[in-house]
Amino acid sequence: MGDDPFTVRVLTPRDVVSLRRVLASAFLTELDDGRPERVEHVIEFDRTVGVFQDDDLVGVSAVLSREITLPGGAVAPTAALTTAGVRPGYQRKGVLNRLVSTLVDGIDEAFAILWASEGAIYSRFGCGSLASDLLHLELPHGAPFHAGVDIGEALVREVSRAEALPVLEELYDRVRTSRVGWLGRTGRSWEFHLADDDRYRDGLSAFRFALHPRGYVVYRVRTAWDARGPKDELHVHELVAETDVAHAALYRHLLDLGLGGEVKHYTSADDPVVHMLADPRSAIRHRNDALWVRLVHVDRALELRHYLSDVDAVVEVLDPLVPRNAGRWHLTVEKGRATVRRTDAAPDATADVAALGSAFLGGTRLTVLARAGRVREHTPGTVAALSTAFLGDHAPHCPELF
Ligand SMILES: CC(=O)SCCNC(=O)CCNC(=O)[C@H](O)C(C)(C)COP(=O)(O)OP(=O)(O)OC[C@H]1O[C@@H](n2cnc3c(N)ncnc32)[C@H](O)[C@@H]1OP(=O)(O)O
Repeated sequence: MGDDPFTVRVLTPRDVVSLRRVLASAFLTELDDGRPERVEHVIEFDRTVGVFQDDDLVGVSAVLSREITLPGGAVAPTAALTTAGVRPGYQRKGVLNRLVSTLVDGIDEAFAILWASEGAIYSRFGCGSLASDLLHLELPHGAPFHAGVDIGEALVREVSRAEALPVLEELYDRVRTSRVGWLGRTGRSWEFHLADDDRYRDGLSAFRFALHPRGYVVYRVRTAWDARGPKDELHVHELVAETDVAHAALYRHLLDLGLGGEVKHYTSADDPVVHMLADPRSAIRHRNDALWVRLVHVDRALELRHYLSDVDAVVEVLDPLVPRNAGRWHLTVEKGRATVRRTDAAPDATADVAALGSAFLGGTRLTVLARAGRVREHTPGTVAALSTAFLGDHAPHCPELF
């Protein structure tokens, strides 16, 4: 211990300038001391940990207190892990290991979520990948819908940011409890989500806002022109609809905008728009991994969500980082609700905690994880039964980066 060059402590608002410096150097962005970083809208200093060498801050990582909608519509608190950054020169010396173990020890929420900057980092911490997916859609300008799609009569109006914001907050809050993976937002998380200074635009326009009585879309424009005319791209930041008609009308609005061009949207894996197109192949689709899930208190986490079918199984959990999770758990699901108790009984299946994280939101099937060697079956039929129970009735989707 005496030779450890690093000390770890919780940050305070007095550390904010050092925090900006670490983040700019770790994320290879320009340091602008005059302007706060977007993350400062949401940072909770008592949940932000720093690693110091002498008095120098060399690495940080933060937890945000958020809520998330789970399969079956339950809304649960979750620890959103973010802002992990280590200054070049101090990387690969165990700084992140220190940060993660300090944060995981302090997390009272049953599970944590994160977006990973690189796919190879977080499995070792027991985080399950592909807990939710994003579908990147590219839709051609003017792409027609098939005749059965109802876009209703209501107008979609382009409005100012000031007019839009209160409507967005109200609509989003009504819709989020029916969408697995959507996060609760406070005023501060809205400021983070819609931060719009030129550092966050990537050469695109400021946000534009279009309102329907039952939905909204926020998007940016990349302006382009060639000899045949306009080639603008519309980049959707968020499309929220309470009804199928509003969903169709908002897409129609974007697809038919004068001077508009291709519509690009990172949306849910099961966005019905693909099935609304007269020519479904006109949509170019790419899948990306989105949320990772870390079950921090495995028994409490598994009891939070609802399940699609009943099941009764003993699951042995492997979790070298969090010993309280490891061992055998008796999972009983009746009428969709689970109870999870310690047991000495022989296991019907063995899963590493990351595999359970991947399946937790209903996005990745346990049968697929078994084929990938992440889950082992001891009693025939158990994995298929668990796999069906863990599914949700729609694809999990997190519409925001944090
Ligand atoms: C949730 C988020 O905030 S995602 C954002 C992550 N941040 C970034 O991408 C910014 C740029 N990168 C960095 O700041 C740092 O390199 C970090 C935060 C990714 C890693 O921090 P480090 O202090 O270098 O990691 P540390 O040395 O503690 O390594 C921890 C483990 O992860 C592994 N690891 C670290 N970085 C990587 C990587 N880029 N790819 C694969 N494995 C990695 C190490 O080998 C080590 O594994 P081990 O314990 O099994 O030996």
